[in-house]
Amino acid sequence: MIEFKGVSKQFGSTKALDNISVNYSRGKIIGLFGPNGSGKSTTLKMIASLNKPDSGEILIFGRKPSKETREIVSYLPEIDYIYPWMTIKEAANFMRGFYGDWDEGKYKELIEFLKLEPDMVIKKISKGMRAKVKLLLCFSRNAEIVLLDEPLSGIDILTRDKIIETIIRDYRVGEQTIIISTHEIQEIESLVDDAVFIGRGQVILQGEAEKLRNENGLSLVELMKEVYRNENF
Ligand SMILES: Nc1ncnc2c1ncn2[C@@H]1O[C@H](COP(=O)(O)OP(=O)(O)OP(=O)(O)O)[C@@H](O)[C@H]1O
Repeated sequence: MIEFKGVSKQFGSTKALDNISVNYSRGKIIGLFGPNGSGKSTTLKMIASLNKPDSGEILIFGRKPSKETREIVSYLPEIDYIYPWMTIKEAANFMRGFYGDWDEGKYKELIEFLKLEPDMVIKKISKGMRAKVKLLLCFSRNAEIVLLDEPLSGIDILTRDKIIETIIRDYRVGEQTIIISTHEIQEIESLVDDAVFIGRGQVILQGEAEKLRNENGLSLVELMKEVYRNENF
């Protein structure tokens, strides 16, 4: 389990996370939903140990975020972080050197599946292809925790399908914990076991996706609209 206990984070006068307490279950795919600026990226960066809380505690399978927990976390950031002048092969070499859980077999299989070429120069390929490169590098590791920050943002529908297919294909049920932050609930609704809705740095609603749907008689997309309308977002 990934636990947030009374976690707060402030940037200037903005409360990105406001005394948030929430658990993300181990071995599940969890959708982290919320409008712009609700604290989704801040949450993922904290689990990736790239950001520290001002107060409160985070425990990742019982351990505080650190260099050690970073080794079991594969993080796909919202922004393009890969050095643009690198080829895909060079970016992969870079990652291989960093992470002991790099899986060369998986990398080779995925690069073919995603129809990417090792010699492609990252700055010369399209945004959709760069999204695929980020996914390739993220899923070429056998990480216990996978954090995907807006993996579908700005991506065309066919590429989106391919990305969703990749997530489903490579997910190790029960062994891997995947947290997907997105506005595009509709597209990932069928993927997620649990949903966490946040707003203004606080949890608005959370639970098992199936239970939330049955209890409310609504899809997660409809539920999100309802929840945020009532909360005046
Ligand atoms: N490094 C930073 N410096 C200043 N403000 C920040 C920083 N990081 C986040 N914030 C602010 O904290 C709030 C939460 O940001 P965060 O990126 O976590 O939201 P988000 O839910 O991921 O938003 P989006 O869906 O737009 O990506 C926002 O108001 C944002 O402007």
